[in-house]
Amino acid sequence: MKNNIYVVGAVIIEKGKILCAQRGPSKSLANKWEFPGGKIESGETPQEALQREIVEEMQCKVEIGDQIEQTVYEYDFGIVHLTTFFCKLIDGEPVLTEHAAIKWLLPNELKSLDWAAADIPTIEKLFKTNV
Ligand SMILES: Nc1nc2c([nH]c(=O)n2[C@H]2C[C@H](O)[C@@H](COP(=O)(O)OP(=O)(O)OP(=O)(O)O)O2)c(=O)[nH]1
Repeated sequence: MKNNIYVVGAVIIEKGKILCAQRGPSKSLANKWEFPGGKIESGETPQEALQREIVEEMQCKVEIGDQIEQTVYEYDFGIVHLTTFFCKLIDGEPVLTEHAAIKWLLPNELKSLDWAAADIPTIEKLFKTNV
């Protein structure tokens, strides 16, 4: 049986652009693009997990808004349950720490990147949304 992995992702929007982050070459889903975030730890709400991950990974603070998508995707290493949320920067600017690269893209530019499979429904929704 594969592990269920519960993950939250932040769609951080500033001046109409969305923050995209590229995974490192030696990680699972190597070089794929994703939204900053990570696994929900026991006892955390999805929002608490996202706040913690963004501070850890991006060294900034966000205000978390509405949920965008909830997807389930079975990778070879486990079943990822990904929930994404609209977020707004409230303190600091994202800093590159764990990721290989970050980019700010317009919603209609998102499909130019090679996204982790679990992210595709969020990308499709953002493509149709005015942010
Ligand atoms: N943060 C994030 N993770 C995603 C997205 N899409 C997606 O499939 N994932 C996967 C990648 C990982 O397997 C998992 C997130 O957990 P993580 O960020 O703690 O994982 P990781 O690979 O960096 O760390 P590790 O536990 O494997 O060492 O969910 C996304 O948009 N954001």
